[in-house]
Amino acid sequence: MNQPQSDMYLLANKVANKVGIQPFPDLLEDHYQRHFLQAELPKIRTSTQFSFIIFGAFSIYDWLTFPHLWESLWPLRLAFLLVAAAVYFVSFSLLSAPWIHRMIFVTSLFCNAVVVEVGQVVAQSGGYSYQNGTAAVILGTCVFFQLPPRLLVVAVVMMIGNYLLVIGAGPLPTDVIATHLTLFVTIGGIGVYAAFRLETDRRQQYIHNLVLQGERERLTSAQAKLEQLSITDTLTGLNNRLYFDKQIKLDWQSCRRHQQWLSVILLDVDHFKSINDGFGHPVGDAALQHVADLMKQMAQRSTDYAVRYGGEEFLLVLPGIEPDELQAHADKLRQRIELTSLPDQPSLRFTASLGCASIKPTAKPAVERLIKEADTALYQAKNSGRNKVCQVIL
Ligand SMILES: Nc1nc2c(ncn2[C@@H]2O[C@H](COP(=O)(O)OP(=O)(O)OP(=O)(O)O)[C@@H](O)[C@H]2O)c(=O)[nH]1
Repeated sequence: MNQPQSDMYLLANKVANKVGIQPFPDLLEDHYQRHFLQAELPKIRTSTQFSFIIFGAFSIYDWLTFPHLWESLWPLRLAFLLVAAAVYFVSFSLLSAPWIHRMIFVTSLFCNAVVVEVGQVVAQSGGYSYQNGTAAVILGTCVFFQLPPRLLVVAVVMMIGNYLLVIGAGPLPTDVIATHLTLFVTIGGIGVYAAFRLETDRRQQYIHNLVLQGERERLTSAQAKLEQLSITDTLTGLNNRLYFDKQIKLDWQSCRRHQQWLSVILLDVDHFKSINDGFGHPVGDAALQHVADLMKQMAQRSTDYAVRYGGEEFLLVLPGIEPDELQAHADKLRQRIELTSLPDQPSLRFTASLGCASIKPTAKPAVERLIKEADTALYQAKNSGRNKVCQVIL
């Protein structure tokens, strides 16, 4: 199940102040198990390999210390090594984090059983109790394998119980067994406490990272929204002058590289003031939105774009369009404005004047000149009776 990341951040924020040993709410716990423990697996794998080495060292120790018992000890040792190696292989090659924990749990118990059995053999023949091996398995299970706390407590209790069952049946005297028990409970207690602390730290670290990550993503998306807002005209949704000032420089470079024309159409609504005066400002706004929509429709290629350049002045930038085509394009736009009306104001008809300019960009940027010439053409269109298109080619 793939929970949206933002939900995880919300959940993490909710539990941030009360992280302890207890599992998180369901979704978060699942996420923690999958993502965090998966990252811990290399450490668990190393610990497991390390415990193989320790087990091997104990076997050599047995062999040197009790050579006369080796005949009864080695089948147990070998059986354990084979089973543990198989479990190790299956767990780490085929299984994911929670299953690896379960496998380690079973293997630790099995390891403990072997150690206790070995202890039994040794104890029966020479009074040596083998409590150190059992203590080492308990400690190793607590410290190395990062078992979930509840599983760990069960493992430790079962290990001590197993020792009591097997060794307690004889031949060691009760006071010796009591001493061993004290040792196991102390070591198990310290181990479980350390494991609980580690687990709490891990959970806190996990929530902390999630909260930070959420915060970072929130800021990044807020920043992206702000950036988008800063280059957008709120009334029409078109890009604004700020966007134009940046983008036109890139268009200039691109057209120069490809030796193309850079063309613009500057549009000004005719007698716009009279629309405001006659129909009211909101209708004036709607008229501007209507023009913006028509401008957007005329920006057909991916490199074309429309800009609200001033109050009722718009700019259509058409990189790569030849001057011949530009005139026709502008005239089409002029006609659309003339022939369409606002849905809510069918009686309102208005026109616009358009000034076109095209330039073949040179090494020295001259965007101001391009716009100035488009403005001159627009001025001509206004002066020659409005609802006209005039053109300048540089
Ligand atoms: N409703 C509305 N009006 C605006 C907006 N921005 C500018 N204006 C108005 O646009 C009008 C522009 O008027 P003028 O520059 O005198 O030009 P005009 O009436 O269009 O006349 P010509 O350009 O000469 O055809 C002014 O009255 C501004 O108040 C806007 O966002 N909404």
